[in-house]
Amino acid sequence: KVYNNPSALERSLLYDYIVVGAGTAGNVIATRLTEDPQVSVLLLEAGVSNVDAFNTTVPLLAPTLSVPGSRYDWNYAISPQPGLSGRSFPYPRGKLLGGSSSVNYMTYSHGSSDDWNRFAQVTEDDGWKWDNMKRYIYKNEKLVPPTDGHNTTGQFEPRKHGFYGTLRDSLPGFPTPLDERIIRTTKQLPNEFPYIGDTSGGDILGIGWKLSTIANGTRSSSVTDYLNLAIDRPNLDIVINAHVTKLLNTALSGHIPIFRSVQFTENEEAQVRTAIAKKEVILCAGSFGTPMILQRSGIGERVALESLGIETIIDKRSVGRNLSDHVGRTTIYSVLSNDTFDDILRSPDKFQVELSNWTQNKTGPLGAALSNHVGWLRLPQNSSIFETVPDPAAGLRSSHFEFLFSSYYTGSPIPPSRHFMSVRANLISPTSRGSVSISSSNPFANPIINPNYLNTSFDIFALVEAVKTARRFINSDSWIGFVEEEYGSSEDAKTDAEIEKLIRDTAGSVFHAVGTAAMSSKNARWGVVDPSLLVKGANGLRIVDASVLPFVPNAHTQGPVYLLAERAADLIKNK
Ligand SMILES: Cc1cc2nc3c(=O)[nH]c(=O)nc-3n(C[C@H](O)[C@H](O)[C@H](O)COP(=O)(O)OP(=O)(O)OC[C@H]3O[C@@H](n4cnc5c(N)ncnc54)[C@H](O)[C@@H]3O)c2cc1C
Repeated sequence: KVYNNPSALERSLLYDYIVVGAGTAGNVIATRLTEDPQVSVLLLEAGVSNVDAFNTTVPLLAPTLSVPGSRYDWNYAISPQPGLSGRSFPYPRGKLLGGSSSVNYMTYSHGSSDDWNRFAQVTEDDGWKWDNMKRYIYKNEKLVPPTDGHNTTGQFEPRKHGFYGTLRDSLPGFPTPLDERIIRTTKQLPNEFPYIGDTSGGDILGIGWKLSTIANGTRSSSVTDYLNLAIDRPNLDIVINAHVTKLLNTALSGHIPIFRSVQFTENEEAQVRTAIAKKEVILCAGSFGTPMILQRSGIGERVALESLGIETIIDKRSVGRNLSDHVGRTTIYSVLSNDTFDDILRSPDKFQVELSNWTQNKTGPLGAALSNHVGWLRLPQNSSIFETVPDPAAGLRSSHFEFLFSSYYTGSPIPPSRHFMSVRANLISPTSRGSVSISSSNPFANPIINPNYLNTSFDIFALVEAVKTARRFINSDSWIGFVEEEYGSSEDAKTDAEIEKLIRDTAGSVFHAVGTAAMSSKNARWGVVDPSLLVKGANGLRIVDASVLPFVPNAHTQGPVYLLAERAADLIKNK
């Protein structure tokens, strides 16, 4: 049952498990745990319901969900970034049922086999190895035919995919004029841009067709495909508009702190309620929400907590640190084609036509993925940077940068005329690390988020090379007669120094923050949770969300979070 606010909850607030955050991971956990009718779960979500959030269902409208001021977003912003010419900008996080899986851009990937093997290595837990984790793909993924029903032979390898899992995904469901040219480029320049077709299955390097969490032209998310299965179970209570303010330590003094009490409220004026978990509290509030709740509960770096007047219960410096994220730059080209999405996005009349087409049939460009292809690529082994810096990639089967190709002007506002394509180059193996911390003891105050982008010589080197490599891709013969010019003043940036300045002036986040409550081996002094995701030094408290990933993977992060949550559900059930 879904309760609209904390005061609507009548029954005694005692459950086996309390899950904080009905986002990507939280909904997997709540759904899996309540498969056992004997187990009771309270799921607390600060945001609203997804039910009337129409734009969450229409794939091409995804970017509208995160515009500043959106009621589906936390409306956070990052602090001014020295590595980005002092700029600061909004950093979206979903605030509704489904969390970021309800607002994200739906790219679906799982990371490289190296990523998972490195998680296993740093945690000294083979359970995180790729060979063990890949089974959760079959549990999570339900690959369905693309919306336009085209023949997908050669676009994916069935052995790499799940067809009977829970979350529906699909190959691109609407063709773009870029598709054929991208494939042709891989044939013309196979050494630099090998065609792999399917970049899933841990074996990611190359250019291939991109999967998205879209089924029948509609977004699938952790609420549509997981929580909706469990929503009517009598052993699950879901409360929306329930902002968790802090956890309470209920241990006797001198004993290991026990965090099985959760305080939550609708807003600053409303009554604060307290619920108790008989077994565990599971924090799934995301890479910002989770460390913020820990800090407000006295789990964090003593000096920082004391400066805010918060009593330290567990002095843990790693809480909120080690933030790593993907950062990238989009190069926009004007193109000689009327078949891009630009006209639909800038002309209300054309948009209305497509909207009624989508409403009636779920077909057409509004049900399309934001890009149809992805490329995961490495710097050459003899790059000069490796003379001074060790290769930070997760392994030799992992990338340093990624390309995404979109058939429209991805900036805002779209120019009133002409047609465009956008080529995004993202840094995938960053060495810069940032932090997130509460700014006050007020649970409703926004945090200080400092991703510390492009703060190392490797990061700026790799992104400059990525932007140059993207230009080589588009300057190949396949694009003659289609690409008009690099749009705007960016084409004036020719030297490495000029491209570096361009990147620092214009790059942005891919919104893949991880690592702020990282998992580490049982005895490691750094990190926040042990390999079973239990908070070190506490009793009854576990974390399952993007914050526990110690490195940002070779993936858009929802896929790894789904796999992580599926394994965590097994760990909890088998405890
Ligand atoms: C705009 C955008 C685009 C993205 N695009 C992609 C993409 O295309 N592909 C991809 O793979 N990844 C993408 N990502 C990233 C991906 O969606 C996230 O990494 C992933 O969903 C994180 O899952 P999570 O469970 O850690 O957190 P979330 O899904 O964000 O869940 C956290 C939940 O906790 C709730 N919460 C937080 N604090 C509290 C509190 N105090 N009390 C109660 N509830 C609380 C939140 O409201 C939210 O529902 C994107 C993210 C964004 C924001």
